[in-house]
Amino acid sequence: MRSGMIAIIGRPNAGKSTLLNAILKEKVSIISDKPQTTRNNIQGIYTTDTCQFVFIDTPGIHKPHHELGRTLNKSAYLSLQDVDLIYLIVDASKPYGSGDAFLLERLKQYQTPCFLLLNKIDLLKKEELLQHLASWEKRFSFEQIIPLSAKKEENIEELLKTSEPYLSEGMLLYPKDMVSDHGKTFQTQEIIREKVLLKTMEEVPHSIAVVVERLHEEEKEVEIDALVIVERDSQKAILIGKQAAMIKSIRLLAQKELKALYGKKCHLSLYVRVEKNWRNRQSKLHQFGYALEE
Ligand SMILES: Nc1nc2c(ncn2[C@@H]2O[C@H](COP(=O)(O)OP(=O)(O)OP(=O)(O)O)[C@@H](O)[C@H]2O)c(=O)[nH]1
Repeated sequence: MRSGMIAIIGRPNAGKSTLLNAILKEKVSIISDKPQTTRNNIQGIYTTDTCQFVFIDTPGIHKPHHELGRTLNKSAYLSLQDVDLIYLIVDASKPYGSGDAFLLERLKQYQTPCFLLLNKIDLLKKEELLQHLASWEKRFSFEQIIPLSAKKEENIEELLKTSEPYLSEGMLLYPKDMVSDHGKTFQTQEIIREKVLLKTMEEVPHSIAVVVERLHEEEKEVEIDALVIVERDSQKAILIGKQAAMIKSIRLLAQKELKALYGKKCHLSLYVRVEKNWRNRQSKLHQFGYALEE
């Protein structure tokens, strides 16, 4: 057997979480079209007959405007230490930009082999893809450049096959049937946060955090009370909506997915609370689960 760790890094919205879920054939990372959806390093474990891949899905690296943003970037950089392989994933439907240049500069500090994954090829014409390949090839000494579509699950097998020799022979790092390092409470919070991201626009998505306050599981049902935290009264009003319609639709969407997660009936109650400027307050970042995981 071979086993090892692979960090998946890239700019926000490049498709890191979509790739991880496509490899695992299971949803361990939430996905949305809003940048900075992923806020914690998430390990996804994929074990075949010959190999155990431990992937680390990281927050998208971006220019931070808050303490939360700085913590997210640090969290992504931390994942680059001690991994066997790095996947730099880029949205190939977007032109090369200063954010990409910044990431390449950063990668030069590491000796770890790096694959460039040109994602979202389903949105490109063949000529455009060839142009991208030629332009990226010149910029960095990538071990491999692999075009793929995480969403359409194209070229994923090829990616895994090419990655396998970069991992070391030896013991498995995790039990064979383990898929993620995060427990049900974390997953519950993330599912609720995903539904808020799905339903809200503009400044609301980035300003929220979700905390499960009570989780009571019995044989046939689970009761969950969760807090959705926002930064301003105006955001609270948007989140609750007219006659509480918005929060109700978020609750119903989340409840449906939680029912599938727990495999039983789920009663979800959501409460909205304002915590002014929480994204700049270290104590709140800790409280809401965004402290650095070394
Ligand atoms: N067309 C297309 N869309 C994709 C593909 N991969 C991801 N997406 C979409 O891109 C958006 C962002 O995907 P995520 O997987 O959340 O991206 P991420 O890199 O994890 O984003 P952050 O958490 O913000 O860092 C979502 O709307 C995905 O559906 C792809 O191969 N093709």
